[in-house]
Amino acid sequence: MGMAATAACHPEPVEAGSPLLDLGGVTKAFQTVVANRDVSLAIRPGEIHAVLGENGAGKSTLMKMIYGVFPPDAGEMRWNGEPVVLTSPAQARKLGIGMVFQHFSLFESLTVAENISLTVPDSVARLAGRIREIGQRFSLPVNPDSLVHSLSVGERQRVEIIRCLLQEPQLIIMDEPTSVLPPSGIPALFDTIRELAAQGCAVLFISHKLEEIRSLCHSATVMRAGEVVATVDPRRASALELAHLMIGREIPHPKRTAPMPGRDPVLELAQLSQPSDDPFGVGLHDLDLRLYPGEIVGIAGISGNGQKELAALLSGEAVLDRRRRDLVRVLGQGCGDMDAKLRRGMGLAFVPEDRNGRGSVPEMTLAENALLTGHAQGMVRRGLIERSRMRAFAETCIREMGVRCTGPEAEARSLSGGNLQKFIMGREIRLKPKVLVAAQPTWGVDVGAAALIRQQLIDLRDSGVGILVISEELDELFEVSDRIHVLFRGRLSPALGRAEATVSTIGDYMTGGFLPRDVTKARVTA
Ligand SMILES: Nc1ncnc2c1ncn2[C@@H]1O[C@H](COP(=O)(O)OP(=O)(O)OP(=O)(O)O)[C@@H](O)[C@H]1O
Repeated sequence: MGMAATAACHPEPVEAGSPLLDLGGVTKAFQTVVANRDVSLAIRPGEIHAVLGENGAGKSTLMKMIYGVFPPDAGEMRWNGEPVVLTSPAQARKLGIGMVFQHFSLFESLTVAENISLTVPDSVARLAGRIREIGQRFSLPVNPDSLVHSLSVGERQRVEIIRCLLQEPQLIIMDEPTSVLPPSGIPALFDTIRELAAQGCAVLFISHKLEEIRSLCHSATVMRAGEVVATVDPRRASALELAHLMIGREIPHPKRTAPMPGRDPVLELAQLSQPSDDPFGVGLHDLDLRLYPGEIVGIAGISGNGQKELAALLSGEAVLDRRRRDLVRVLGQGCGDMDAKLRRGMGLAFVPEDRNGRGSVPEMTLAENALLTGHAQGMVRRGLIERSRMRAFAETCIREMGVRCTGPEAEARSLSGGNLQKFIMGREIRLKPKVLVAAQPTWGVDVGAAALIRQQLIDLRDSGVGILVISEELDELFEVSDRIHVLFRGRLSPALGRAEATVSTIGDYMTGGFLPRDVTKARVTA
């Protein structure tokens, strides 16, 4: 198995000229953590400029300052040569700086044009025309009259980009825009970004995917621990060189041996069908799955095909009625009607896709977040919390996962996205579960930390744990899985062994290739 590296296609050279944005010596600290130290960065009109670095390197902090979320403690920002002090995003937008966030802020039950009218002052009818016009100009096809709930993730992202473009920005900041897209949606986004650049717009592009940066960007600022360590032309550097600059050492590659699965499944689904409670959700149909101890089974597929619903039924966030409890079995026991707490008591650990809110409570400290799922690990005795054990457990997760933070008393919300994900994965792995269900285990995590997490999953499997990984990243699934199923429109494909699971078979399954023709009348292509 393996996935061919994306061929680097060399975009047009950057136009010469004076910088649109020029940052000099920018510094920003949060209490004792210096998130940005003496950062300098310049971007010209028409330039696609990557910002890369490990989790916690300071990328988001820098972008937030450019977008006016908070001011720097020191340093200077020049816009078209003039010094500026930004005090709010509204001011940044007025100046010509737009930002497309990872998380979409759209109302499902409103149309595209109605959603945009909430932030762009114009009539819905006129906006519909402007949306079509921008859509054509920048290859962003979307119907202004469509209800947002009927749109794919890629289309929703287009709506966010169009909303940003309607304000005619000269600089657009994109924070990990590809992380929400299925692989098939990425080329279209890149076409749009190249079109933007060709029309003179500057783009700041954050990504952990080095091959993407190499194929798209004209220049790259590499950050490490809050400082700029290099400014390079990523088209002339290999992914390995970029990774080396970023983390300052070689990236370890996960090592795996042949699996030695046990005889009795630790997790089973038997002809499980369940309609979705959510009017915009996906119903599950006839799911059959067996996970044995000592193996990793991957669930591939584009999110929005039942992943959320499957994860909820496995974790116990969604329960079946008592008569159907045997359709979900953990360690041979029917548990479909049990809540999450009871299932955890049986030895099931769970890493949800949503690390804020589900995976952790943002306002609580890391130690308190450790207690939430780890209380059975001797952290509570005779009804009283053993604070020292709670802290020690959190400290172990922080140390062993290399979580960048001020310590176990740091609030979860103060961590960078990738660092919080590392902490949550570390916590669940250290609960010594018998079954682990992990949704998007390395989402937003840098290359070095992703390798660490994948190795830990393999080691956990070698210790006899059954692991189910739900992931949109094929590379990840190829690296860790012993068998792979694909989830498509709420249906699960047959399992593919390592030898059969190729990019082309999985790609075919992702559009329903495993189903009889009558079940999938319209095969999707995107
Ligand atoms: N509001 C805050 N309070 C305290 N510390 C913060 C705050 N925001 C960021 N930090 C700290 O600043 C550092 C840089 O974080 P930042 O989010 O900029 O990193 P990043 O490079 O964007 O990481 P990731 O790739 O994980 O998103 C981290 O150590 C983080 O814990």
